[in-house]
Amino acid sequence: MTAPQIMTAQAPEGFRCGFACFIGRPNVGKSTLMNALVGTKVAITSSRPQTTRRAIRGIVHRCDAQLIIVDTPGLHKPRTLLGERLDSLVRSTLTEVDVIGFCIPANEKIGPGDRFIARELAGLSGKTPVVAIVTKTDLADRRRIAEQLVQVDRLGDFADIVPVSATEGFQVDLVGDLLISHLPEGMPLYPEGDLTDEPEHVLVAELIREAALEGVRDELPHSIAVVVDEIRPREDRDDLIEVYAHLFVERPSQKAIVIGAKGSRLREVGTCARKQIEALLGVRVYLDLQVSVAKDWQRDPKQLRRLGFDD
Ligand SMILES: Nc1nc2c(ncn2[C@@H]2O[C@H](COP(=O)(O)OP(=O)(O)OP(=O)(O)O)[C@@H](O)[C@H]2O)c(=O)[nH]1
Repeated sequence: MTAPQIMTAQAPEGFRCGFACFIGRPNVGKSTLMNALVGTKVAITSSRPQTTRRAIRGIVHRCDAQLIIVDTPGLHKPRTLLGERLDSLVRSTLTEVDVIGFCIPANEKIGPGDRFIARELAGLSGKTPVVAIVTKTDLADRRRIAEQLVQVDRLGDFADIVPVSATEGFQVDLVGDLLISHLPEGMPLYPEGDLTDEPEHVLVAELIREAALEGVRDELPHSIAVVVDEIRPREDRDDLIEVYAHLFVERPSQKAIVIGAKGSRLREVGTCARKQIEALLGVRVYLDLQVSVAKDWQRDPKQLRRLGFDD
């Protein structure tokens, strides 16, 4: 994997630097764990499966190491063209990192989805170490966690197995230590203080999508895509930024749901997203959010490209 800039400062003896990624079924807590490790919100999270669609990097800075985390979408059997593209994104990520964190929730039985991923990992060429991470321990009692650790041990050949609760902050640092122990020695690749190298408009689009996902059900979450057209300072004002964005759905009926009665839902989404964007950019924001129908975009290669999902 390439990084934008090589630091010239001397790294301390034994400094480690490299890439990690989390893999796991949708909704097992990968993005939440990355945010907890990085210490800020760089990947959006929601209770809807398949929230993550892009490989977002979070950067963990330690005095002895720099850990660059690539966030992957949950691996699943492809159903749509979007699904297929997500899976190829995950596979290419897996071959490029120094260590893989395989996330399995403590509060759910190991199922076919986990076994499918375990087989994929066992079949990887090369010898990328895999750390099994038993997530959401706050949702399971001690006996259940112990049982899950035994079951996970049987699932594959792991360098370590570690229980963690990202929301409670339990053993998050230990996960960081274990991942870092598998990184090669080397100079830091990113300047101190950089937390992600995702472009601003992508982070802003993800925050809007996160706000739009709250409270929607069934197939709608998968049908929502957000593109930020422009971010610009308001003329003659240095304390206000204007954000112009489009929220795409696949059908007119979905558009009606997203907008809500007399625009009420869209207003809520806009207010919630605006607050998050203001927190991210540290400045007041005017958000112009339009809703459009991009018919069946998940299955249409041209639309996928337009919405930023490249081959
Ligand atoms: N109680 C509890 N909930 C958690 C924990 N970690 C994540 N969650 C919740 O689980 C849900 C899914 O978390 P995400 O981090 O979005 O999961 P993900 O694996 O990145 O999901 P995809 O993007 O769909 O692959 C969210 O509602 C989180 O708040 C945890 O440690 N404890």
